[in-house]
Amino acid sequence: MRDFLARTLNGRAPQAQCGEQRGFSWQWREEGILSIAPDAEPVGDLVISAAIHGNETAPVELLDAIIQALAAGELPLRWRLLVLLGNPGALRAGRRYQAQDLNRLFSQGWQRFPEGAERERARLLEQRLMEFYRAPRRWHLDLHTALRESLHPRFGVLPASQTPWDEGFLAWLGAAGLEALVFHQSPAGTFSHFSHACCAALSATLELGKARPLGDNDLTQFRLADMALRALLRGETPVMPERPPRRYRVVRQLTKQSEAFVLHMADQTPNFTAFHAGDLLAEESGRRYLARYPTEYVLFPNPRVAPGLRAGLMLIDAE
Ligand SMILES: O=C(O)CCC(=O)N[C@@H](CCC(=O)O)C(=O)O
Ligand SMILES: [Zn+2]
Repeated sequence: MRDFLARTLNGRAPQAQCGEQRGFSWQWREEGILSIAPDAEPVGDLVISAAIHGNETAPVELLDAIIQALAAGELPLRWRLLVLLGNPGALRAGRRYQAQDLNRLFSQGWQRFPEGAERERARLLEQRLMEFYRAPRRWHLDLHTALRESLHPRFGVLPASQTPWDEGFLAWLGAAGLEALVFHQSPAGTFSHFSHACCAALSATLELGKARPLGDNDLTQFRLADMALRALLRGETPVMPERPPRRYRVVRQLTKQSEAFVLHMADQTPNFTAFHAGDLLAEESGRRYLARYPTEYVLFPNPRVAPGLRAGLMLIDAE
């Protein structure tokens, strides 16, 4: 169990594929997939995933430290836990993805793509999640880091939901150091959308800082997330922040249809930069996209994505 990350990085299965420790038993299921079950009645089923994008490595280091603490008997476990390193091949290559962005392929989105590493992985992760969840209380925390600086350095992205969000879940996200919560309004091919829509989990994508190569991360910047995760695993309530996260709603996706797409934002534009009604955001083949609201904020602006994919999201204040 201790060598879960090391084995995933060198692409070799561990010699011992299951084991028992004081308080829990564990099983290495497949590359990058580890399940851990406490001996005592669990409080619920929790999936923590990282490396859905292979270049977002700080969450991988965070998870590895948590696994070491569990293995050393330093961290009591109250949840049935599934730990996932989403895209091992991309993690080894230090790249966001190999053939396709894995986080666009879930909820059967993989069916629209040709055979390839990410297509198979999306299908497998979907199956493993559906097999795993059985308790009424289900959480999924998908840990990421962002490509650029953000005016809110840590924030959460919540999938579109038919029902109001559980305020206890949102409060926990605040306790994990997230300064902002962004609420999608439409379905997407993301892992958190899949686990929420298809497995009825309380799910979020957590953006915990800036993407850096493995070994280059300053884990002190991830202290609040680390403390909140450890408190969660112990079945405790973490310390709540003085100020709850600011809430934003997605009002538009800027989709790149072709190589003619031009994003009218400087390369280094931080996430949550404000634009005002009438500002030119992007254009493509004679079609101009203007800001429509008095104030809109951009999230994940990236004109270098493949045609057909999201080149940015526009947000407004939700309250
Ligand atoms: O910084 C960026 O441009 C991308 C960071 C990232 O990977 N974000 C996730 C968000 C997923 C969601 O909308 O829940 C992604 O793009 O997949
Ligand atoms: Zn990511």
